[in-house]
Amino acid sequence: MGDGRLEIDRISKSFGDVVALRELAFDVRAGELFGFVGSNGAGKTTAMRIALGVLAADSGEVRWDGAPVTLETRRRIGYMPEERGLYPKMKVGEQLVYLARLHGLTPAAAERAVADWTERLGVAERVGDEVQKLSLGNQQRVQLAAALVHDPGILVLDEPFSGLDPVAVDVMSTVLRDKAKAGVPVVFSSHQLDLVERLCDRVGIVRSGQLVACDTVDALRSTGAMELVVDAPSAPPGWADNLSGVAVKEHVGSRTVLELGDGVDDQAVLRAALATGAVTEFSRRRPSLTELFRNVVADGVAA
Ligand SMILES: Nc1ncnc2c1ncn2[C@@H]1O[C@H](COP(=O)(O)OP(=O)(O)OP(=O)(O)O)[C@@H](O)[C@H]1O
Repeated sequence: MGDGRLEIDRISKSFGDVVALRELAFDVRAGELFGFVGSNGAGKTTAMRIALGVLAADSGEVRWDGAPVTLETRRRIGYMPEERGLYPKMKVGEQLVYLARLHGLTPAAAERAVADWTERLGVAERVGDEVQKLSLGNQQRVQLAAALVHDPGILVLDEPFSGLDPVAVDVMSTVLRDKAKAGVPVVFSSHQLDLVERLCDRVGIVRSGQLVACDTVDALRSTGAMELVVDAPSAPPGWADNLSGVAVKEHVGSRTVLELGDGVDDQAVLRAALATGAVTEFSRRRPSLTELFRNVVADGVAA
């Protein structure tokens, strides 16, 4: 037995001339919520399909709990495909029971699981409706229920948050957090980086089929330059332009965001700001995940 980790071990995949993945490697630990981010076409869906076993890698291996993923272990994966996979004309409840039964649940256990999850995800009143009659957001909740009804040991979700309203985002976030807390490795892809930043224990950034950064959000942010946010309402435009070791990143209204070079004394910046009049905000911060992501992706474009 292993340690419950999902390991993506140097998987490569090409479609004809298109190299989708190049020795992509990362792991998702048991009990961890892992955010998988990258530009359009970076290789996220391909990697997730390979993790699930619906697509074969050209090389490399996917392991769970120390052993290669087999047909048997595949049944323990809860998967939410990007293209969604529900039958539009089938009723929500029937469909979920059917999927749970496919994963080996008894009829009674399947009914129970469907009742629980539809209740929890706020679609219990829709179980008698055809999937196609639901709004897209509610279809997505049903799709999540489909990934969960068989009590999976791993969760792999391709853009589960796209198109959800804020309440549904909260519901989805809570469910994923709870699953991770229960010891399940949970990996999901998303372009909503503020959400990823808030929710995930670790984040992997993929670019052109390779993992270019992988760590906790705090660790990733700490690699970025320190920033200062200064609100000095009486300061004239360009007040910070000639401060040594300081670059002006953004200036909106009376608020200026400065990037500090290594070893630059922020108190010197504060004195310069105070010399212009009152300072109503002065705070240090690290760049957000979105900014880091832009830098990483821009590096790739420049390379
Ligand atoms: N079945 C396929 N046949 C040919 N090329 C494919 C196929 N599936 C994916 N690709 C290519 O592989 C690359 C990676 O695609 P993939 O869908 O994995 O990216 P992604 O990161 O999920 O993108 P997005 O954020 O847009 O969903 C792209 O260049 C894509 O065009």
